[in-house]
Amino acid sequence: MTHSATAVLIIDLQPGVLEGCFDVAGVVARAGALVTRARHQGVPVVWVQHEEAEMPHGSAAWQLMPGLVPAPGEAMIRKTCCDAFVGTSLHDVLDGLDAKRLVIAGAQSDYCIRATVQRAVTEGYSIVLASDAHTTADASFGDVAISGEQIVAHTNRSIGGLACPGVTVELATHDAVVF
Ligand SMILES: O=C1N[C@@H]2C=C[C@H]1C2
Repeated sequence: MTHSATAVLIIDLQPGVLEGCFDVAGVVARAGALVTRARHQGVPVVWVQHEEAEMPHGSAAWQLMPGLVPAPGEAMIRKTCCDAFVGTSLHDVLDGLDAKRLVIAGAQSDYCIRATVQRAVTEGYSIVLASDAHTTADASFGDVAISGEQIVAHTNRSIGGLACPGVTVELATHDAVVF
């Protein structure tokens, strides 16, 4: 396993998470292209999979989306809540990779992506969010309807505000990420 200041974190690109999400095929394809670029540059990739009663470990809903195939040696993280650090070995895995900067893609923008970005920043990691490789589903609150596309855009617009001294939160499209 290469040691790198940067690691790619692919979060919850699973059928059970992506159902009803915006532009699933495009997001999965772009996340896959990001993984390929990372591998070509020797940047480690870490896969995060969510599991819960509705999508138990090993179920079809739990599997990674077709086309996303972890390479031998790439870390697989199993989680049960939005923040990918809670109850997982993610911190230790990233320490083992000497990763201080995380390139993040996956789902859902308003849950696990936002929660994991927030926690990573708190833990001192700099972040690059792949602006065209995360997604979520339409939502509503009261009589206010919000499309998944709008939530993705809002996440991209607001995520930079989560930065704090010593860490940065950047946006880049999957093909423009600098590792
Ligand atoms: O973003 C998310 N991924 C899992 C399903 C919904 C939350 C937890």
